[in-house]
Amino acid sequence: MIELTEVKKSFEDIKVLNNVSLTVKKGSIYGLLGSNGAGKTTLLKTIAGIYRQNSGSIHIDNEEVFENVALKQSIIFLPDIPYFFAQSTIKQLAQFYKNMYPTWNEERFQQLKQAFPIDLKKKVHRMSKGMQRQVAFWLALSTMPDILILDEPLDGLDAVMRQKIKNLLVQDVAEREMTILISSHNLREVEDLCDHVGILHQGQLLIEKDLDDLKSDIHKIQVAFKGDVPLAFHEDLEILYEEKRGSVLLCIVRGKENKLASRIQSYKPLVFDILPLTLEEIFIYEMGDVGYAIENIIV
Ligand SMILES: Nc1ncnc2c1ncn2[C@@H]1O[C@H](COP(=O)(O)OP(=O)(O)OP(=O)(O)O)[C@@H](O)[C@H]1O
Repeated sequence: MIELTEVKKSFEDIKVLNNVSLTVKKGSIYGLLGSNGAGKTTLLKTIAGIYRQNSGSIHIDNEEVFENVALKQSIIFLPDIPYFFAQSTIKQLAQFYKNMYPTWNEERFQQLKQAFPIDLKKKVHRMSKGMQRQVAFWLALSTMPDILILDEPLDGLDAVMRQKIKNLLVQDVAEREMTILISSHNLREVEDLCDHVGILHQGQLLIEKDLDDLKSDIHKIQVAFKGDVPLAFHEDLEILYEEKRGSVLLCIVRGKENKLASRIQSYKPLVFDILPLTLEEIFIYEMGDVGYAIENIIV
C-alpha cells in the first residue's frame, strides 16, 4: 500500500506539490489525472523515491521510500521518456536488471518474448520509440515488481501493443496483486484500466475516489419546464455547468441518480433526461469548477 500524508515539494522557490495526501491500496490500479504542469511527474518521482519531499510523509508498506534500496528493489518507475544505456542490446539490459533486481524472473522474460517480437541482440538506440517502450515494459514485467509506477506509459505504442500491455498489466494485478500507479492524459484508457482515480491541479489533489463512485456522483441532465425555470431549482442542485438551448436547460450536476431524479421530478418538468458522464467529461467539468475551463462544452 502507498500512503502519502500532506506531501509538499518545491524546486527552489517553485511550489509544485502542496499538501498531497493519497492512498493506493495493494492490488489497485490508480489513475493520476491532471492538467499540464499540475505536478504529476513530480508526484510520481517523489513516490518512487527519486525526489525527496520537503515535508509530509510517503510510506510504501509502512516504510519510507527515499534512499531505501531494499524497498526500491520491489518498485519499478517507467518515466515518460524511457532511459536506457543507449549502446546496450536487450540481452545486455536484461543482464543489468538481473543484477539489480533479486526478483528478476528469467522464465517470465523468456515467456514475454512472445508478446514483444524484438531481436534480443538489437541495440536500443537502433529501435523506434514504440519498440523502446516495449522493451521498457518487457524488462519491468520480468522483474516482477510489487509496485509499478507509470508516467504516460502507452504513448507511442500502436493499438494492438497497447491492448497487449494492458492485458499483461491486468494479469499481474489479478494474479499476484501488483499495485499500479499510472499517470495519463488518455482518459479513455484510464477509464478502462483503473479502479481508483485522483485529479491533481496546481499541485493539489482535487478529488480522490473510486472510479465507480466518481461516475455515480455526477450527471448530465436535460430539463424543460412549462414557463420559466422554477426559482428554487438552482438553489436545490449543485450545478457545475449549465447551458440553455431553446427551452431545454442542459446541466452538469453533482449527486446520485436517484436523489437527483426525485428532486427534479418534484418541479414537474415537461422534459427530463439524466445521463452518466464519461471520465473525460467529468475531468473537464471538475477542472471547469476550479477555473480551468473551456466554453460551450456540452455536446
Ligand atoms: N526539476 C525541476 N526543476 C524545476 N521545476 C520543475 C522541475 N520539474 C518540474 N518542475 C516544474 O514543476 C511543475 C510541474 O511539473 P510536472 O512535470 O510535475 O507536471 P505534470 O503534471 O507531469 O505535467 P505534464 O502533464 O505537462 O507532463 C511545472 O511548473 C514544472 O516546470
